Amino acid sequence: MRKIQIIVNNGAGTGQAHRVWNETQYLLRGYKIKYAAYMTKYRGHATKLAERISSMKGEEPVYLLVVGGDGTINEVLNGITDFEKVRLGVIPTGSGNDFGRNLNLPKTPKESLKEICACIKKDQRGEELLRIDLGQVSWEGCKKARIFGISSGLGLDALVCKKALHSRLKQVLNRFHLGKLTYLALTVQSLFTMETANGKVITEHGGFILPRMIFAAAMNLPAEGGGVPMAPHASPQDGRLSLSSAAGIAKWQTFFLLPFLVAAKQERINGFNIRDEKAFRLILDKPMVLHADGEYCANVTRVEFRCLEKKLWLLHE
Ligand SMILES: Nc1ncnc2c1ncn2[C@@H]1O[C@H](COP(=O)(O)OP(=O)(O)OP(=O)(O)O)[C@@H](O)[C@H]1O
Repeated sequence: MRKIQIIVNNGAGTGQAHRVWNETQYLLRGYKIKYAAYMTKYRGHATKLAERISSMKGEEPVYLLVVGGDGTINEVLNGITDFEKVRLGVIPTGSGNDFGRNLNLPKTPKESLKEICACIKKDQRGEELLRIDLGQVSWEGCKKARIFGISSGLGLDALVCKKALHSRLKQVLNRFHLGKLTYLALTVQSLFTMETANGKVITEHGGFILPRMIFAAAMNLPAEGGGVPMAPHASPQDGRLSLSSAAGIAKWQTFFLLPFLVAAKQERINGFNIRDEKAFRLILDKPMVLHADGEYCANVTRVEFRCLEKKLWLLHE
């Protein structure tokens, strides 16, 4: 068996990453597991590392672990060159950790490693591992489609992610483990300042219109933004994405309706809509911000979201 390959973002989360990584190394040594670790040095580095790791020669599986947050996982997914060969394990250290939360992954390094090791043994015995769907988003002028594990969205949620990336408030609140408050403050501020757009959605089963669209998020997993259940019934094993949208509602009304979204009761509300399809094409009359797993992509008017069925082998149950 090859050494386990580990990509670590020591800067992820609320200052916990370093501690989690130290504990993980201690456990790995204790279990006498052979590994090679790579620390990310800059934004985008995890993609390059994953490219190199997944292109290793030979037929043997590559056991790749990520110690980091959702942004680092997204970078890794976008670097994997051979999804058939790679089996991915995650030890979450981010502030949002939606990937781990949605998939019910263990929360401590000890529990994570126990599960990961059990899955490696299973794989070595030739037993089938858990395999999940991923999403893929492309837009006008993009050089390469971007893969996402959790979600990719247009409008309000994307704007909030973009602002949070450079937010001083997030850095300050993170120190007090209150990073989520940043998202709340930015959501309220962005809702009232953002411009809506008129959208047209095209799917293989027909199209629909999203007038004065506030957001449209293609969900592979149910929740994003630190646990907001945008599509409570989304499943990464059904070969479909769930497009969760809010449109045709006044902004002030949306403000009062957001608690329904947080409580996963949005389907009762006129203007909130969830639809499951293999793929969605969206055409907007004005550019809107687009994100993939919380990472800013571009300002766009034409987008295509597609489900990549059973794309990723996981070292989790
Ligand atoms: N060494 C580094 N220097 C600067 N940025 C980095 C470095 N390593 C990774 N990054 C970037 O930091 C961003 C945040 O990392 P990550 O997602 O792991 O943590 P997080 O934001 O705390 O977690 P979450 O997304 O779960 O809230 C990612 O977009 C990644 O590209």
